[in-house]
Amino acid sequence: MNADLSLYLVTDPTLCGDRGVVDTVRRAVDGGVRIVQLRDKTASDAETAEQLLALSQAIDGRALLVVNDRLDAAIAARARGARVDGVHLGQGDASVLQAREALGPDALIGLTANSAAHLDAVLALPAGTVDYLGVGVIRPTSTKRDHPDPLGVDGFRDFVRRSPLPCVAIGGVGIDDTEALRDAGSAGLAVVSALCAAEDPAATAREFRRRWLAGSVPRVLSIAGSDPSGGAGIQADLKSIAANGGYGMAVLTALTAQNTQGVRAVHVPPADFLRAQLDAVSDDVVIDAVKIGMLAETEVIRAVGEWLDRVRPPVVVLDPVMVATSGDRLLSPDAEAELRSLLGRATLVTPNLAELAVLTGRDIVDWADGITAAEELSAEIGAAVLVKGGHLTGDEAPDALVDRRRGLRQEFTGPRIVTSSTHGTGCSLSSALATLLAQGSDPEEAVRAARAWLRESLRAGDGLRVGRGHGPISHFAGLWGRGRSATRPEATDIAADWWQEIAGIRAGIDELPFIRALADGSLERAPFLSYLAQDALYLRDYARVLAEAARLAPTSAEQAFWADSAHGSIVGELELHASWLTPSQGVSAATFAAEPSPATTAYLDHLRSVAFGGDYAEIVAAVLPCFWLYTDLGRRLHAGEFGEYATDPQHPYASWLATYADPVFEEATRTAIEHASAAAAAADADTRARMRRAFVSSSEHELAFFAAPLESPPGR
Ligand SMILES: Nc1ncnc2c1ncn2[C@@H]1O[C@H](COP(=O)(O)OP(=O)(O)O)[C@@H](O)[C@H]1O
Ligand SMILES: Cc1ncc(COP(=O)(O)O)c(N)n1
Ligand SMILES: [Mg+2]
Repeated sequence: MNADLSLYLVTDPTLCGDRGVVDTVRRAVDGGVRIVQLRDKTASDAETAEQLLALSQAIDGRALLVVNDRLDAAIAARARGARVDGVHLGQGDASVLQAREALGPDALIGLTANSAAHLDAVLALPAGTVDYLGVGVIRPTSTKRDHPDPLGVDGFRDFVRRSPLPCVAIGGVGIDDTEALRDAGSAGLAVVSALCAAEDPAATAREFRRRWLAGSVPRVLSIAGSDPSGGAGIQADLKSIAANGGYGMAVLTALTAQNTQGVRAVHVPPADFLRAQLDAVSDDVVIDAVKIGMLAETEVIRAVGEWLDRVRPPVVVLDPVMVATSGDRLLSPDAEAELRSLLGRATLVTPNLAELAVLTGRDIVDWADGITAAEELSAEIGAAVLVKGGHLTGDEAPDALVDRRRGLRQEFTGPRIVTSSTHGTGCSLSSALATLLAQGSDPEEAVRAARAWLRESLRAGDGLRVGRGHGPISHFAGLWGRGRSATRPEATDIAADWWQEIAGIRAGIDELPFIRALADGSLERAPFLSYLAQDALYLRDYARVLAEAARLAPTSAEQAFWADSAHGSIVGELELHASWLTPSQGVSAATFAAEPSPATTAYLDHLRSVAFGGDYAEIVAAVLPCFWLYTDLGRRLHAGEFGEYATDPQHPYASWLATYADPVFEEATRTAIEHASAAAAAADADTRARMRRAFVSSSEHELAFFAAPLESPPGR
C-alpha cells in the first residue's frame, strides 16, 4: 500500500495525560495527522483491541490507523468492525511475513530499522511484504528505553539513500526538525512527545503540516470528464493546478465532444477501466489532494466512492457538476441520489446555485436562499460548502463559504466581470482550491486566493479568442503578465520584460554601420582591429567584475558559474592577443598598446561603480547585456539575418564571427539569465528597480561600444 506518511503520530499513554489517547488522537487528526500508531507497551491484547475500536471511531476514516506490535489485537479489533489499516513491528516483534499473511495485501505494514543488517534483512523479504521503514532514533529520547545511538539528520539521510523503501523518521523528532528531515528524503515525521504532550494537538499538527508542505509542489489528482476544447473538465483542471503551483494528474470519468457552444456527445468508458486508472495512480503516487468533477453516471460515482474509501486522500474538493455553462446535462438525473451519497467523503463541496437546489431539494430564488441551503447541506454532510453566485444577475459575483461544524459563514464578493468567457469557471475554481488546500492553506485563505486568481484569469479570457460561444478563462494570464510566480505579484520576468525594454537599443545596434559592415565583410581592417583591441581591454576588467559577482554569489552554483565566466573572459582576452592583435595581423605597436577609448572607459566605469556598490543582484543585472546581446547577435548573424555572406567561410572575419555563435557561450547566457531572474525574483522592489537600470545602462554602453570603432579614428 502506498500511504501518505507525512505526519505520523505515535501515541504514548503517559504523555497524553488526562486528555487521554483517544481525544489526543482526535484533535491531532483534526490538525492534519495522516497516520496514527497506537503504541502501548503495557496494555493487554483485549485492552488494545478495545482502544483500537475507540480510535477507529474517533479517526472516522480521516487518517490511517496501525498498531504497534500487537498483530492479534489488530485482528480482534478488525473482527469487531474497527478500521485497522495495519501494524508496525519492531525487529523483535512478530514476523512481518506472518502479519502480511494475516492482514492481507492492502494492509500497511511498517518495520523498525536502523542498521545495515536490518536493510539486508528487508531486501531478502519477498517484494510487498513491508511498506515502509521506521528509522531512528533521530535524537536521544525518553519515549523509547534502550534506544540505539541517535542517527541525527545526517545518519538518517545516509540510511534513506540506501533504503529501497520509504523511510519515516522517528525518535525525538521535534517541530524544528521538519525541514531538515523532509530535505533529507524522509517520507514523513513520526512524532511522539511533540504531539502527545502538546497543549493543543490540533494546532501543533497544523504547524507541523504547514512547515512540511511549505514550498512543496502538491500532487493533485483531477477525477473528471474531458473537454476537448480545453476550457472545462480535466483540461481546465490541469491548467488550474499548474497555475496554482501543483503537479496535476487526471483520471477520466467521461469523454465529451464539446466546444464553447455546447456538448454534442458524451462517452462513458466502462467503470472497470475507471478503476484501473484510479488504481494505477494511487498504487504509485502519494496523492495530496483530489478534485472531483463530472461523474456522468451512477456506476462511475460508485467506483470513485469505493476508491476514496480505500485511499482516503487528505483533501477532496467535490464540484457536483450537473449542467454545463452551455445548459447541457453532464450527470444523468437518476445519478443525483448517488452523488448525494458521495458528498460526505468530501472536504469541500462547491455547488453553483442550481446544483445546490438539486442537492438540498430546496427552491433557491435569491442569494440569501443560497446561503441558507448551503448551511443545511454543510450540516447534513459534515463538510464545508462553497456556494457560488456566478449565475446571479446583479453587479456582484459573490461566493459564500459555510462550515456548520465550525460555525463558519464567510462571504466573498467582488464586482461581476463583464465577459462571456465563463466556460469552465467552476472546474477551474475547484481545482485551484484543491491545490491551495493541499499546500496547507486553511479554507478561507484558499477561497480568497483562488478567487483572486480566477478573477484575473476571467478578465483575460476574451483575449484568448477561443471559440464563438462561452470562451475559456485564461488560466496563466497572471503568470504570463507577471513572470515567474503567481504568488509574487511584483516579480519580474526578465526574459520578457527587460529584453522588451531594450528593444530600441537592440534595433540601434542592428542599424550600426559597424555591425552592417562586419556582417557583409566590407569592414576595413583598421577599425576591426581597433574594435578587437578595445574588446581585449574591456574583457580584462569585465573579468574582475564577474569575479566580484562570484565573490558575492549566494549559492555555490552561482559562485562557480561567475568564476568560470571570469576565467572565460580572461581566456578570451589572451586569445585576442594571440590570434588577432599581433604584428603579423598588421597591428601596429600603437594599436597593440591602445588606451581605452571613451566608450570603453565609460562602460567599464559603469560596471565598476555597480560592482563597488557590492550588491550581487545589481552586479549580475549589469554584466548580463554582454552575454545576452552578443549571443543574440551571433545567433542572428549565423542565421543569415544580416545577409547570407555573414555565414560564408570565405568571409574575411569568418573565424571571428564563429566565436559569436558558440553553443557553449549560448548555454552560459541562458544560465546568466536564469541567475539574474532568480536574483530579481528574490529582491525587493527597490533592488529590482536598480537591477533594471543597471541592465539598461549596460545595454546602452554596448551600443556605444559597437558604434565607437567607426566614430573615432582607429588606433586611438
Ligand atoms: N462574471 C463573473 N465575474 C466574476 N466572477 C464570476 C463570474 N462568473 C462566475 N464567477 C465566479 O466563478 C466561479 C464559478 O461560479 P459559477 O459560474 O457560479 O459556477 P459553475 O461554473 O460551476 O456554474 C465563482 O467563484 C463565481 O463567483
Ligand atoms: C467535461 C466537463 N466537465 C465539467 C464541465 C462544467 O463546466 P463549468 O465549470 O463551466 O461548470 C464541462 N462543461 N465539461
Ligand atoms: Mg460547475
